[in-house]
Order: sequence, then structure tokens, then C-alpha cells
Amino acid sequence: MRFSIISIFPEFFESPLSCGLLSKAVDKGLISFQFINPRHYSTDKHHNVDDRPYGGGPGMVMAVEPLRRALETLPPSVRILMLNPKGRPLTQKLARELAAEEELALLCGRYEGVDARLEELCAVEPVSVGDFVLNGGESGALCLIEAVSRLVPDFMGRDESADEESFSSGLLEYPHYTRPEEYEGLAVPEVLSSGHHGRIAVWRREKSLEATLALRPDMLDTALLTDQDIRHLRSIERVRPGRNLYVALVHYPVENKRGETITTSLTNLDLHDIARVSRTYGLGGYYLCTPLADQREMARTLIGHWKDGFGATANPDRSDALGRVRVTGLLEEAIADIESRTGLRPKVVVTSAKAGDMTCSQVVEWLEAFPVLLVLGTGHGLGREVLAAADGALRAIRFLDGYNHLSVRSAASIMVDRLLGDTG
Ligand SMILES: C[S@@+](CC[C@H](N)C(=O)[O-])C[C@H]1O[C@@H](n2cnc3c(N)ncnc32)[C@H](O)[C@@H]1O
Repeated sequence: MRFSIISIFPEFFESPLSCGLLSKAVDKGLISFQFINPRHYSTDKHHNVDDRPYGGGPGMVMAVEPLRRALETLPPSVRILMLNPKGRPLTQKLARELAAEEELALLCGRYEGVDARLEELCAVEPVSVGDFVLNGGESGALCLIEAVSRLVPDFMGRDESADEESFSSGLLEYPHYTRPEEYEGLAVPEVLSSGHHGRIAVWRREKSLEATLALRPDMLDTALLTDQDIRHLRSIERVRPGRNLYVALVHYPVENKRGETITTSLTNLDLHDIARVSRTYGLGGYYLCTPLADQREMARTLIGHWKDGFGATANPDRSDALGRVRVTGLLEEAIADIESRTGLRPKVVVTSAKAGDMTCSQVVEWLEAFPVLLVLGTGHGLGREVLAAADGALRAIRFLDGYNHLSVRSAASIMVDRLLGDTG
């Protein structure tokens, strides 16, 4: 693998490339480097490569001409990657893809970045090493060089292998230990000294699953899992932010088509479906709020059928879900009930198909510290006073499109899933 590095600071790479496995790989002829300094391609008498940005603003911008001339020295077939926070994320998958190339060019930006016309004129692929901003592309290029080089055959000695490392199987890696066998009272797990390869493999897989669930549960969305993996994941105690999440379905005050305040009737479908969502995602509770005594009575009758009546034996799962519904009058009663159960007044997050500026990740941050009551409206949406009194309003589902008329049951499912996913 040959890396051509286009950088105004080639000296940046001296020390990292002269030690460890990278320098051994260079000695073995597995990888090689050439440096191209854009300053050598500047026609400016001071060899400047930057200029002030059009439109004003701080900092300088790398000019297109010296970079383009530098890139023209490369063979036409070489893949040119430009380190750029706006680029495709550098992942193990991308590293694997790049390791199959014979040559890669890495263009390192500096200052405020590179004149945008370079991307229009040259086939450069922007690559980002993370959602943060570095001073220049050189440290990002080093990350890419390491990630790709270690996948080049023979780069790692016989004793090291990329196969079991974090991300290679879509999971984080298991923990490692070396001598002494006991340190500060902490013993190496017994299984690792057993010499039993089968048991060690099972233990390592389980630890991998545990680390991923605890530290990067998002990775489980795409990891390939066996039935045994899933059984083990289920057996692990996990933090459940969903227990802090409550849902309220409000029947008053809500609006009708004309924007007038009305009271709506409860529906059996909303009662059942949101109860099932609430049970499936392990929520703290589901409140059905109606000020009408006969509606509350009807809700209790329906629930009673499933909780204690014939429904309880006919469908115990349904009974489990409906048995947790709490029927209250006004929303304030639901808020007070949560406060009395948890000792904390919940953050009230209202929902609407029309407005709202809170993102799901902001609500998830609240969930880590407070009970959160997600308030859903019936009719044509929550009354203005409920919207005005809330701590936050969740951004509408499909806020980029004109048509987003979902049933409240569908909206509840989508919102809860966006907040908690499979692991929350
Ligand atoms: C100070 S940064 C420019 C940031 C740019 N103004 C922006 O906000 O997107 C200078 C150079 O550092 C490199 N760089 C900074 N952060 C990076 C990241 N997360 N991934 C890859 N390259 C990065 C790029 O080459 C970039 O052109």
C-alpha cells in the first residue's frame, strides 16, 4: 500500500511513521509514503497556498490552484481522500474497503478548509474522522493510515489479529488481561486460565456483547447476532431510561378543526395500542386523561375486562399491558401522580404535528435525570394552554414533509421508539 500525503506540514508525520508497527511495515516494504507539499506548486513568489475568504469571516482558505496542481502529479487511477469534517465517516468498514486499494492519496486541509471548487474539479472523496474539528487534516490522515495499514496482509505479526478487534464483527471487543494473575485483589477471570478454548470463546463473546450493550448500544442495531447472543443480551441487567418515560393521552383540553377547545371521547384502539407500546418499551406509565366521569368509568370497565375479567385469562399479555393504564381527570393529576411516585416533578414534553423544536436526543438527556411525561393530544391537537405550560415541545414527526397526519397511536409508537430504540 502506498500513501501519497498532500500536506503543507510533511514534518508532522516524521515521528509517528518512524516507530512501532508502521515503521516495521515500511521496513518490510508493505507500506510506503510519499509527501507532496502544495507550497511547491504555488506560483506565488512567497509560495503561499492560502488567501482570504470571499464573503468575509475569520481565517484563511486553501487556494484551489496549488492543490489541483499537486493532485495532478498523481497517477490518474489513484483514489484521493480529502480529510474533511463534512466527509464520509471513517469506520472499520471504510478502512477495510480502503485496505483493498494499492495506493491512496490523502489531502490534508488547513486553515478554514479548502476552496470548494477543488471538489468540483478533481475526484476527491471527503472523509471525516469524527464529529469534531481539528486544526488540520494531518492528524486525521494519521488515524486513517493506521486504521488501513493494520488491515494490509502481514502488517500485524502472527500474534495479532484484526479479526476479533472492536468493530470487526459489529461489536466492541472483550477485555484483555496479562500477568500478574492477581493485582490489588483483582484476579484474572478464572476461565482465561482454564485452557478450555471453547469456554474462553463463549466468555469472550459474552463480554463483547456486554461491553457493546453498556457502552455502544447503537451498534446492536446493525451487529449480526445469533440466538445465543440474543439470549445472553436479554439476561444482562441494563440501564432502562424508558422507566423514566411516561405517556399521557389528553382528551381535554384539545382543539377541533376550527381551533375551538373541546373534549374528545376515548377510543378503545388508543387505549389498547398505547398501553401495549407502554408495556413493550417498559415505560413508567400511561395516563389516560379525561375530565368526563362517565368516560373514566368506561375506561375502567374496558380495563377491568382485560385486567380481572374474561380478557385476563383469554389474553394475559393484553391484561399485562392494560393493567398498567392509569385513568385520571386533567393532565395536572397525571403530573402530580408521577411526582408523588418518583419524588420529582416530571419534565412535560408536548407533541404536535405542526410545531415543536426539541430533538429526541434532548429528551433522552432529560430522561437520564428526570421523569419525562410525553403528552399526546386527541382531536386536532392539544389545547393552547397545555402547549404553553409545557417544558418542551418535541419536533414533529416527518417535519420536513407537508403531509404528516398520523393517528395518535402511530405517533406514540414512533416517538417512543425514537427515544428508546431496542435497548433503552
Ligand atoms: C480548522 S479545520 C476546518 C474546519 C471547517 N471550517 C469546518 O467547520 O468544517 C482545517 C482542516 O482540518 C481537517 N479536519 C478538521 N476536522 C476534521 C475531521 N473531523 N475529520 C477530518 N478532517 C478534519 C480538514 O482537512 C480541514 O480542512
